[in-house]
Amino acid sequence: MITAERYHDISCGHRVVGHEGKCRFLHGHNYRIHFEIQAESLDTVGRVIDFSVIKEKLCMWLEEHYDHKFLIWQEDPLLKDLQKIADESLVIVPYNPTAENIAKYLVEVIGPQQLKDTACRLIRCKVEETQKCSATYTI
Ligand SMILES: Nc1nc2c(c(=O)[nH]1)N=C([C@H](O)[C@H](O)COP(=O)(O)OP(=O)(O)OP(=O)(O)O)CN2
Repeated sequence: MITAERYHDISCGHRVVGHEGKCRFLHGHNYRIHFEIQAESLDTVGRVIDFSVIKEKLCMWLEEHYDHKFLIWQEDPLLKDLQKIADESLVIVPYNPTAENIAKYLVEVIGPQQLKDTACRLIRCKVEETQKCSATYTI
């Protein structure tokens, strides 16, 4: 199998609902998000997908939707209060924003949506919260 990869860096706030320690508090990370794309065959030039298309379809999606925003779970009990003071900063997400859930959502929802006009699919996403800690979701 041949794949093409690209990563993108974004800054986001979040908190992890139910976390036993400090991660239940509002805080943020400089996330590094790695995308891995697969195709059934290479194109006539010899590519899985042009790297610039990964940027356009996936990296720019992160820029437009998540970068410099606060990811908050739609079931977070703090949601209503935060909406009163910082509504513009919030991105309401359908998952508790752990690195694992971000990776899963990008692969299961955003990949198919953003790559629908290509012959490729997003098969793996690795979300690094820090250089030391990451989670990976693979189809
Ligand atoms: N499996 C996961 N564990 C944790 C996640 C996660 O997404 N998946 N997230 C967090 C928090 O977001 C937290 O900010 C990071 O936690 P932690 O590594 O404990 O904090 P530091 O990076 O500051 O680590 P130091 O050891 O203090 O340097 C927690 N766990």
